[in-house]
Amino acid sequence: MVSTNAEHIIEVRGLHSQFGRQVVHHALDLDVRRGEVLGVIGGSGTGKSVLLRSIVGLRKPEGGSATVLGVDMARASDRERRLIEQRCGLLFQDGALFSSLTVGENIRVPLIEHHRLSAKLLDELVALKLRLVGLSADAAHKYPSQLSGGMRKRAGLARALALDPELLFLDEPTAGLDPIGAAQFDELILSLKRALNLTVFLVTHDLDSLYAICDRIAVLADRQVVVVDTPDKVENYEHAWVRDYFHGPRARAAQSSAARRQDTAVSHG
Ligand SMILES: Nc1ncnc2c1ncn2[C@@H]1O[C@H](COP(=O)(O)OP(=O)(O)OP(=O)(O)O)[C@@H](O)[C@H]1O
Repeated sequence: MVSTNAEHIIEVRGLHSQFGRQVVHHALDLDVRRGEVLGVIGGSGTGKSVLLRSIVGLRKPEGGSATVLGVDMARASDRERRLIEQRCGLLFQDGALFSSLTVGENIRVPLIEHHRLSAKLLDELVALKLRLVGLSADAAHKYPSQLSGGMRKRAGLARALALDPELLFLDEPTAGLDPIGAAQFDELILSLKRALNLTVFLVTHDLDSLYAICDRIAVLADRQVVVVDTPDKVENYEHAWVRDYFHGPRARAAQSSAARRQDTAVSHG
């Protein structure tokens, strides 16, 4: 399929999310372009996770709509939902693997749910997905509790990629990883995005990730998306939270580490 950068793979229009009297989103609009990594940031409780859950259809909004690949997941039929689910991969903060299943069995879950495949083919697909995320084949026989935090994230990612999605949703994927593990995970996302032509919706607090992998950044504040643009433009956007976030001490450290990474890439390139 021919795709252009301007093609919107996700469209959120006039989204209204409310819990009791607490309004989390009001008249929120957002577009995600095919092939981009969009980072979603905002203070704690601004509704990043609620936005993600509304887009993928895990939460029905109180108003407005969120369409994925042209389908409004909150109003779709079961059949439409299943078709879209097959084209989306999800990775939540804790990796969300089933603890009573081995890694291999975890990766099989979406494959079995959506396809009828022989045991041999399932084994081959599990091995392939593990290789894709940089895990060795014997990880398939381990339980999540037997893996390090970084390996669990990779296993979660392997499961999210089981159905060869075109759209990947990541909620705080580097939370809990040490800086080296987080940087390696960022690089993995970037290389997978390029190799598999993925569109990535990334909720994160991690400034390093923003600079390392995002094409655009959307900032949630005041119940809306206050700005969505390239990192260099968002960084200079006039808004109190944006200024604190991008120009505080942690931001300067992240900017210089991103610059170092670029220098290294250039000198190796
Ligand atoms: N099921 C729920 N019931 C009641 N309130 C909820 C529910 N889910 C979310 N909220 C509220 O909605 C607001 C937004 O939550 P959300 O988890 O989306 O924030 P966030 O931006 O992802 O925050 P963080 O960065 O801390 O993870 C919060 O105030 C939260 O308490």
